[in-house]
Amino acid sequence: MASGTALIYDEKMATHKLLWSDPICDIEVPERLSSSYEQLKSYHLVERCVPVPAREGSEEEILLVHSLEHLEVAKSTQTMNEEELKRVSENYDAFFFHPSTYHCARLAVGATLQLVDAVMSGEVRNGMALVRPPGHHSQRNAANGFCLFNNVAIAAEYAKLKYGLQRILIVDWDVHHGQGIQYIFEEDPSVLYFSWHRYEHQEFWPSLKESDYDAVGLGKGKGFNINLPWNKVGMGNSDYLAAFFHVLLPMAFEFDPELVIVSSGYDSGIGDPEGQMNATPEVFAHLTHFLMQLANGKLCVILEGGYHLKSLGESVCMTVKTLLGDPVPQITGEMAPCLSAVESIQNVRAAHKPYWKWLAYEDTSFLQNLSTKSHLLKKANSNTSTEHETKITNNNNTVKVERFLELHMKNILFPVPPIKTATIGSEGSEHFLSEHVQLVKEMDKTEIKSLVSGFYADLVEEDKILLSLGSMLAILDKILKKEVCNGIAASPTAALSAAVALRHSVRFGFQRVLCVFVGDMQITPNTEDGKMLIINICEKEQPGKTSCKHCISLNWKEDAEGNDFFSAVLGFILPVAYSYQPNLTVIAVGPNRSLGISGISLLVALLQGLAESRIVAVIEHPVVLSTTVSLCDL
Ligand SMILES: NCCCNCCCCCS
Ligand SMILES: [Zn+2]
Repeated sequence: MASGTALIYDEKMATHKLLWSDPICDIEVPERLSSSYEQLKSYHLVERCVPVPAREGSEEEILLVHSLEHLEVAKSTQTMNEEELKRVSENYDAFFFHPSTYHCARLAVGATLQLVDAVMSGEVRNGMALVRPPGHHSQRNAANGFCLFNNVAIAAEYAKLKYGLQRILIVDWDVHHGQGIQYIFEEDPSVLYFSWHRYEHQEFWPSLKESDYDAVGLGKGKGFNINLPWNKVGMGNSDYLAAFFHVLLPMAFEFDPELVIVSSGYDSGIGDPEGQMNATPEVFAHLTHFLMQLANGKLCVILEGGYHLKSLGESVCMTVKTLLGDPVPQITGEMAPCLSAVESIQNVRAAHKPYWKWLAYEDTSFLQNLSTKSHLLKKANSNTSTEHETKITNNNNTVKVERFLELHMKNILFPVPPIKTATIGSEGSEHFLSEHVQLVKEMDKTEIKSLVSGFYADLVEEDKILLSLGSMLAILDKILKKEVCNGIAASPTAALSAAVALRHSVRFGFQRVLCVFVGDMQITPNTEDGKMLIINICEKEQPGKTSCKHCISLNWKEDAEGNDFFSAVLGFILPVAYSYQPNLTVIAVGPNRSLGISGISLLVALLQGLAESRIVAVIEHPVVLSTTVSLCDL
């Protein structure tokens, strides 16, 4: 798998700007680009990326999506005076031309395509392009919503043409519906388009009926257009994670894309005047981390919206940090999605049931739209608040959010978590392991005996077991002391090693330790104090084993496709694990495991979103190396 993260930025894209007063467009300012880039520099992230130059998209590339007429109109604006520019701009909904707009828009297209080439050629694994004007609202024959050329749509058509791709996933986490992208691909089954957006029952711009959850695509494209409408503002981290666990990720894993492109708008983040949502910047690290598990990590992140400069900058940095493989910051706070979000999630799943295997058993009771009913009642006797008021509240809100983010991000970013993996290397294993891996020397027997004597001493009769416990504990200690991020140890008895690891971590002072055990777990440590949560994925019901509050067993038999595994992990294990908010995760693979190596590697990768990626993996021999690779793939 390729390595390295591309960053594409060209300050010339900051020349496009509004020349007259227009309260609708005045938020799309050049500083969006420059302050994001400055923020990346301040976190020393620019120097860790592979710089890839922007270029002008060619007319031919633009014509992959747009009409010749649209191209000609855009080209003609270069020589216009302000009066003419204003007049042409008025032909569109929420768009403004500047003499440099056409050039900037071609740079935005070219930067996007440069990123696609860098990823598809293997020069880098993934990357981000900081571009403006954005693209996802623009249509074949029209500019719209600050967008002139549809950068992401052109990138998808370009990738299909140049690399013969047949399955491209576009994830649009911008807070507005990228109707432009929907129109371009709604009959195309080779492009899966997912968008969530502020909708408020069609009250919020662009106020389209076709932005609702029942717009599933047309003709051959049915099932390949996914709209998740947010019918209330204030959606937060838990709502966004729930949308990924229960809608996007199961579909994405079933679709199995060859390339993932993100229409990465950050107006869905806290403080943004357009979105009015509450999700904090670190949520974008989790969303990015999840998408990195698809398409062999081939991920192109393209900037769309984002109008609160501080929130935008922090979210861009969270995205790039994760693309670089850094540990994912812990998400804190409420983990249950709100009712309105659950309704929307349930409705889009019901609408897509006919088109997806993973939804085959879905009970399609369209939730009585409780929020809709109350909304319609409210509308009956509502007094509309003037646009002007909201503008004023926005301004002092901006300052408040800036202060909140200063504090919030400081707790998240410091101390800098290590990004190394520890393992006990058998001779020569260092050749297999990436430069991130640290070999740990074994612990001596007396020390092990003293550590283990407290419990399970009777179980440890052979030296072999004692030694394996020693190596696991040596690795675990480094993780507990936060000298390394994660580690992996082989063990002849995974259940015993896991039990010792759990007990040792709790005794070390960790308050919440998650254990995901794959296979028959002969020993179940008592979790009565809630300091441990055990999820056991086992093939058959264990005789006499009762599920207690903190010990859940998931009976599992990997079937042919194995994609049910994804919806079990994504729809059950991850939501439970995220709501537990562990400080450490123990992953153990025991005898007659019911998962293949790819399933285990995916599980390890997805669980890296927890506990700042602190994981200790205890594996019974044969799968050790492949799991090591996925661990130190950070
Ligand atoms: N009342 C009209 C509001 C128009 N708002 C356009 C927002 C475009 C966002 C692009 S990400
Ligand atoms: Zn937007």
